[in-house]
Amino acid sequence: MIVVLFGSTGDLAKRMVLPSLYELHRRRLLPSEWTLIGNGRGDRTDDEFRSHVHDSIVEFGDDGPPSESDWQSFADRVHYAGGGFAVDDAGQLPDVIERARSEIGADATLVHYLALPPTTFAAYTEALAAHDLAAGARVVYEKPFGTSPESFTELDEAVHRALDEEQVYRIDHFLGKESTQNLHVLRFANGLFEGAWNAKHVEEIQIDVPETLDIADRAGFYDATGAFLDMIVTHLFQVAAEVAMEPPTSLGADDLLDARQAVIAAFRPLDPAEVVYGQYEGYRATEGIADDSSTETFVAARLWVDTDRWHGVPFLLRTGKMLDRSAQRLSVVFRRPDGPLTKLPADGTVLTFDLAGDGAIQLTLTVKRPGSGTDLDVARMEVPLDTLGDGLPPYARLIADVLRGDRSLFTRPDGLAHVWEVATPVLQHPPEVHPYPDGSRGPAAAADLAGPGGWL
Ligand SMILES: NC(=O)C1=CN([C@@H]2O[C@H](COP(=O)(O)OP(=O)(O)OC[C@H]3O[C@@H](n4cnc5c(N)ncnc54)[C@H](OP(=O)(O)O)[C@@H]3O)[C@@H](O)[C@H]2O)C=CC1
Ligand SMILES: O=C1O[C@H](COP(=O)(O)O)[C@@H](O)[C@H](O)[C@H]1O
Repeated sequence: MIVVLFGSTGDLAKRMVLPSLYELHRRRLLPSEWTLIGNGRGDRTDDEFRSHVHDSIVEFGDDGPPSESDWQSFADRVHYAGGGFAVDDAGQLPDVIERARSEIGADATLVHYLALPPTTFAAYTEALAAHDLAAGARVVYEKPFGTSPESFTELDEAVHRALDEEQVYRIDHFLGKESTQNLHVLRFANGLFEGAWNAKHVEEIQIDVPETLDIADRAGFYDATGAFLDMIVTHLFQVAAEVAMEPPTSLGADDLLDARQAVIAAFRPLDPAEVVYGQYEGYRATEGIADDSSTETFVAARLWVDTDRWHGVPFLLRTGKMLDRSAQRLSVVFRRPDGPLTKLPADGTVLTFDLAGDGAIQLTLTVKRPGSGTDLDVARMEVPLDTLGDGLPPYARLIADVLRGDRSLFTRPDGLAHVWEVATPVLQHPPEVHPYPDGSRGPAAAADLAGPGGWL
C-alpha cells in the first residue's frame, strides 16, 4: 500500500493525519508492506520531511515521543515528493511512486489523502487522472466537500469524472468517534432503547458541541466558512443522521451507509426563524479578521426529521467557539410517562453519548430518594468507554477503515446533496448575528429554541 499525503506540510497533516498513521504503525495495524509519500509544493529532502513527521508525532501524538525502534521502522518507509502536483506538472510524485512500487510491489494499492484546502480538491483530482494515478486508487477527501451548493455539484462532477464512487472516502471525523459508533450498537443491541427510539417516547434530541477554543490559528479559513458550514451541516448533521436512521438491514458497511444517507433525505430544510447565529465579542479583534466581519462563531438550530419515527421531535443542534466550556454531547431526552407520578423533571430520563475524547455513555434516571415518602431525585450512571477496551482516536480509526476498504463511516454524495438543500434557506437568508461575551454560554436568543427542559 502506498499512501500519498497531499498537503503533508499543513495543519491537519501535522495535528491528525501523521500522528494517526504513526499510531496505526505502533499498534501494528498497517499492512505489512506500506510506504508514505508526503507531497507539497516546496522542495524537501526525505530526511527533512521525516524530521517534520517526528515533530508532529511528538507534539500531537497520544503517547509522546516515539520509541527509537518504532520510529526507525516507521521513518524508513517515509519519503517526500516535492514540486507540487498539477495537471500540467506532476512534480516529483510519479518518480517517487515508481521507486516505492519497485520496493513494495508494482500492484501496491494507492491511497491518496487530500489534506488540502477544499478549493483545490477538484484540481488535484483532475491531476490524479491526468497522471494515471486514479485507476484502482482510494482517494480520501477532507471536509468540507464543497463550500456551497454550486461548488458541491461541481466538485462531485469532477470527482466522478476521475473516480468511481467506491474509490471515494469523504471524511467526517465525528463518525469515527467511538461514542458515535456506539449509537447504533447500543440502540440495536438493547431492546430497552430500540423499542423507545421514536416520537412516542422521545421528547427531543440535543447535539451540543460548545468549545472554549478561539479561531486565531485558522482565521482565514474560519472567517470564510463560519460555524454553520464548519460544524452544523457537516459533523452535527452526520451525528443527527446516526441517531435518526431507520434500522439498517445489517451493520455492514453498505447497509449502514445507506441507512444514514436515506434519513438525511428526510431532513426538512431549515427555517431561518429556527436558527440563531452569534459572534463572540473578541472575534473581530483577531488578526486576519475584518473589523466588520459578520461571520457566525455560534449557531443553534432546530432541525426536523420528516419520518414517521421522528414526527414532531425537534433535533436541537448547538455549537460555538469561545464559550464557557468544551463538550460534545448527544442527548436523547425521553418523554415523561403518564401515570401516577406527577411533577416529574423534564430531563429526568436522558441517554447521553459523550463524544469527546475516549467517549462515554451516560444514563440519567429519575429515582426515589432514600427515606420515608416518595421524594424524587435525578441520578446519573456512566460507562466510560475506555474502561471497556483500547479504542482508536477518530482519525486513526477512519484511516484504518480506508486502508481496509471499509466505507461505512464515510459520507456519500446523495446525502451531501440533500444537506445543501437543508442548508440553503439559511445560506440565502442568514439570521441576525447576536454578539455574545467571550467565555459565555452564547447569545440568550438560543435559549428560546430549546424545549421545556432548556438546553441540558
Ligand atoms: N486544520 C484542521 O484542524 C482541520 C482541517 N480540516 C480540513 O483539512 C484540509 C486541510 O486543512 P489544513 O491542513 O488546515 O490546511 P492548510 O491551510 O494548512 O493547507 C494544507 C497544505 O496544503 C498545501 N497546498 C497545496 N495547494 C495549495 C494551495 N493552492 N493553496 C494553499 N495550500 C496548498 C500546502 O502545503 P505546501 O505549501 O507544502 O504545498 C498546505 O500546507 C482542509 O480541507 C480543511 O478544511 C478538517 C478538520 C480540521
Ligand atoms: O472539524 C472540526 O472539528 C473541530 C472539533 O473536533 P474535535 O473532535 O477534533 O475536537 C472543530 O474545533 C473545528 O472547528 C472543525 O473544523
